[in-house]
Amino acid sequence: MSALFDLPTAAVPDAAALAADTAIRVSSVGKTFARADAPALRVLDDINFTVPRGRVTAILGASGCGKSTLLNMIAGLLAADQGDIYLDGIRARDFTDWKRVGYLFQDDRLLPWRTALENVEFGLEAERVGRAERRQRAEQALAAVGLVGFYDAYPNALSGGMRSRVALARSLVKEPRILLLDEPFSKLDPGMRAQMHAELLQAQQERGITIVFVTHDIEEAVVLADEVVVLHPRPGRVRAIVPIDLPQPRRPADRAVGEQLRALRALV
Ligand SMILES: Nc1ncnc2c1ncn2[C@@H]1O[C@H](COP(=O)(O)OP(=O)(O)OP(=O)(O)O)[C@@H](O)[C@H]1O
Repeated sequence: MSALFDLPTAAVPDAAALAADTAIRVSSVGKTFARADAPALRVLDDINFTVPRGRVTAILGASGCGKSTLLNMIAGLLAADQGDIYLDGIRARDFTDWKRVGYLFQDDRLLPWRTALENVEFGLEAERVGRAERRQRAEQALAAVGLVGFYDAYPNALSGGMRSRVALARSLVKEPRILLLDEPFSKLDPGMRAQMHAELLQAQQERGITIVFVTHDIEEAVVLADEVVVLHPRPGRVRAIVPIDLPQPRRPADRAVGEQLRALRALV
């Protein structure tokens, strides 16, 4: 008997997903929330899509259509009550390599009593990385997002854009293979958001990270994503999966980007 047959069935990598070099597979996923004072709320129904390794996927949809719920399930923070989610071909409930899955939240969640550098180092403390290496890697991560000179600044002394950069550095310092983002730049002004998009894409291309991000901003989806999963609300269902086959960098003023924006607007 081969070693493979000795593994519990759930831990056996999903062959189809591995063959296609799929980082994430969402398969027939549904989610219903029980509510104390109202009927149960069916939030997601029969969601299917795959995320190729090293590519960027946007989950796009109106407010309340279940985007964050779906992302939280991919992150292993919530369990699906129908279907399965696979990471690297392994069911989310059996997946163990969560250290390599980064999550950037809507708010930056910086610790106010720690400097920028200490906030970035925080990401490595749980991994028991030694002090000197922690410091060196945190400095490199902050430098990579343009924050040389701000290592000792506390979050309340930083602008919104700088705080977003610290949060991004804190995710990247852990060298994630998969990065999940829940509208992390939605509170930034358009210029700063465009800068963060460029920095995110640069980091993604240099490191080959697989990215899934949630947004209700059609322009953000078209500018960043290789593929857009459009969700329809109540309950959230996949309305369309749209490839965005345009070279980077993409500017909303470019004709081809404009055409893609119009096509997507008709779907959302
Ligand atoms: N733990 C929960 N219990 C009950 N209902 C919930 C829970 N979490 C989310 N919901 C409901 O599920 C629906 C989808 O929420 P979700 O946050 O996933 O949507 P969203 O598309 O990310 O919205 P937004 O863009 O506004 O953040 C909403 O109606 C929300 O109120």
